[in-house]
Amino acid sequence: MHKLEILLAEEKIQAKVDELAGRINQDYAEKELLVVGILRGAFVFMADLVRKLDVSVIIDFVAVSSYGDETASSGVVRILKDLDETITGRHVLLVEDIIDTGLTLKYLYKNLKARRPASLKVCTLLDKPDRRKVDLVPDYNGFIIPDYFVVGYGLDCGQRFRNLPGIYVIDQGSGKETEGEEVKGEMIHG
Ligand SMILES: O=P(O)(O)OC[C@H]1O[C@H](OP(=O)(O)OP(=O)(O)O)[C@H](O)[C@@H]1O
Ligand code: HPA
Repeated sequence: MHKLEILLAEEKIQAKVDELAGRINQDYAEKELLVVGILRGAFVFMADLVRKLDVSVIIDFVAVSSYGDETASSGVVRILKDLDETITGRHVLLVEDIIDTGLTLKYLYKNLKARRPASLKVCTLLDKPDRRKVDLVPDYNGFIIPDYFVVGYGLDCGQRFRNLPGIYVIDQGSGKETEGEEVKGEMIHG
């Protein structure tokens, strides 16, 4: 059992998704955008984001294996499900739920860049820069958060909690499951 403390309420997340979508709509006006979600965590954010885009949108997904201790140092990430679309000459937006060490995105960015898209940008809802192991700055960034392990809105702990509409800090060692109202930590908006 886990204790959950609210970090970002549903309304706050939705307002941020609106804001990010507004910027993307402006930046890609008159263009067609291939939005690529990184499974599984990005599925909720991506579903909300694309419904607020009014540019021409095509969606695709990529699934990667999470690196273990062995690969963490090398940054090698295995692609479990590659894109169905060809991206050469197209405008691609990679969508993540969270950037932590940055290893997943760094690898994917390099891999996709080699396929020569017309442009390649990164959009993340959450960014934990304190944990970064590689140099990576997202083009669109929802919230910069402290080094908490968070769940909800697509993010999991042991595959659970992805369905929660808000984002919570999880206490992985506690005995009781609650959903407190306290906002933990100072939020810095990206
Ligand atoms: O910046 P990093 O340290 O690479 O961490 C970020 C990645 O970790 C999580 O995925 P995870 O591997 O847990 O898989 P999931 O998306 O299926 O939850 C998250 O969704 C990112 O893809
Ligand atoms: O805080 C997190 N929560 C869930 N998955 C994650 N993957 C990297 N960081 C996190």
